[in-house]
Amino acid sequence: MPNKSLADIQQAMQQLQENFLRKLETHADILRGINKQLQNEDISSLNELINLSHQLAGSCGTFQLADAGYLARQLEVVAIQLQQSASVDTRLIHLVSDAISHFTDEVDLRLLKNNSVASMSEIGSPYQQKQLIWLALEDQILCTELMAQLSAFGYQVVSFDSFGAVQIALLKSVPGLLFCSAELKGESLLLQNQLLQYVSEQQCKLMIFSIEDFFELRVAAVRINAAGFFVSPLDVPSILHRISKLFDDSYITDKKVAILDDDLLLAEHYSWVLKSAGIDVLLVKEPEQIISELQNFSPDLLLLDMHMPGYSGSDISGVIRQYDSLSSLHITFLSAEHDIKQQLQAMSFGADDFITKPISNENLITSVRLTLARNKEIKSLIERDSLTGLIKHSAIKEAVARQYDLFKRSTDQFCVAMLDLDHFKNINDSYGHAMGDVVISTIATLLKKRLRRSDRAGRYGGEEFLIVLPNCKLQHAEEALNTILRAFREIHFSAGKSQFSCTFSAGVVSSELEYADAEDMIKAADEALYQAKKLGRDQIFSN
Ligand SMILES: Nc1nc2c(ncn2[C@@H]2O[C@H](COP(=O)(O)OP(=O)(O)OP(=O)(O)O)[C@@H](O)[C@H]2O)c(=O)[nH]1
Repeated sequence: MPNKSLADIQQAMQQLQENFLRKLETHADILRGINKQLQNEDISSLNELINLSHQLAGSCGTFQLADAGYLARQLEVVAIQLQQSASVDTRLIHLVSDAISHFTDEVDLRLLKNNSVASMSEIGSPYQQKQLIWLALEDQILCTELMAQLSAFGYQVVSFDSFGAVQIALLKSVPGLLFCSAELKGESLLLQNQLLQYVSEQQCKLMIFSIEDFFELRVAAVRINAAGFFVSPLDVPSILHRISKLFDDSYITDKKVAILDDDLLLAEHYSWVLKSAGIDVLLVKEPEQIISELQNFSPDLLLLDMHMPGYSGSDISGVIRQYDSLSSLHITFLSAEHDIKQQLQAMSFGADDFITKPISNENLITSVRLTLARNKEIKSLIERDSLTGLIKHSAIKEAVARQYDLFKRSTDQFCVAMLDLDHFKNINDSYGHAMGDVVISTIATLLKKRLRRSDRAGRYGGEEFLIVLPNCKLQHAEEALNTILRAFREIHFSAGKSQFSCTFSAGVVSSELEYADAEDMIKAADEALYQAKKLGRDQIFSN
């Protein structure tokens, strides 16, 4: 038999994957059937459930459905617990029923994604799909202006001239956002039931533009889940800001949890439970490795066992707090300790709160989610600048210091850039301070949109921004900044009847030059910025 080509193998694997997904759909249906029985406290299919979840736990991971695999394993564990319970335990039945729902929800999501990826092949990866915006606007001049501006921000924009055209297109692909007029060609958006149903089923965001503004219309927008309601005349920078925030929010990744517990089985159990809720988890196995593991993983929360052989939770949290880069990490003690006195004493070593063991899966997820959400809010209030939404002076300097520390250990090259708007005083003087604020907010939005997700940008001063680009060579940092500069030049600001555009200068340096410390690198980036200004502004200068 002749050797199979790579393409043949890929095709065969693709076929296998598709077969598995089809089978998975059938399995999910069987599980839903069993779930209905359970809801009537009928446990006659428990054996079938255990066998099926066992089989799925083993197979899902092989077919790139690791999350579904975790959920199936978890389902198996609780189903066995139910089987072993002496009497019919309704609490356990609920746990099993929830575990089935988690699993089938995950499968539904994966099947949906798989379909949309296949039908979106002409557009690109799912990530690009999320950057796709569809406009269906009555006002063609506004539509053209918005298309130009959104393209400058790197979005793919497609325009439609009727609700019918949008509805047909939705059968083939799904944008990240649909921005449309409340009234288009004499038709009301609110009456487009099928279109609105597609939009909600496909989890596409919807924003509405309306000539009229009255309370009932706004309520109707809320009821169809619109993520924004804009009235004429449209303030373009403000909608750009909102769109960018909308896309940003769906990528929010403040959901990383590290766990250190000497009971590995328990730690793995927590890990499964949290992963099933979409949380990234790192299991730290050796207490001595915790600092480097935390620095590499950068979790938002550490779940820390209180009693371990060799060290107590207080020992570990005390050491963690000796590191500036970990000083704001939220530490939650996991402990079977019920004595409040002991708990409070342990907290004086730098932990933030307690979870008392044993804790149910649901309570663990809820507690971790609440902590992550609260931390994110507090962090945002403390660290973020209200005009730009970027991190503030001290936080961005801290980000440079953190990257510098990592560089010292891993030698992964990184770059630092200082960026300053050109002749910004003239903009304030000519168009007013409020317009100046719009320009500052726009460059910030552009930075958030155009930099990689791993890059950090912060507002260093009034119209000055500091950027850290990890794992980046000088040439790539220059290219990235030049792309941003070109896009920024294209943005037109409207001030009354006049329009203007703005430029910036930036200095960029690479860790390759071996600076003494992070402060030294920032200073060098500032000097490079000075050179860019001296050479005539509107350019990037690198050292
Ligand atoms: N609107 C607005 N203006 C600000 C803010 N922070 C600082 N500025 C103004 O930014 C201007 C900065 O001006 P300069 O430092 O002289 O620099 P420039 O005019 O940008 O000139 P070059 O940097 O040399 O190109 C000052 O007029 C500040 O008042 C802010 O938050 N909002």
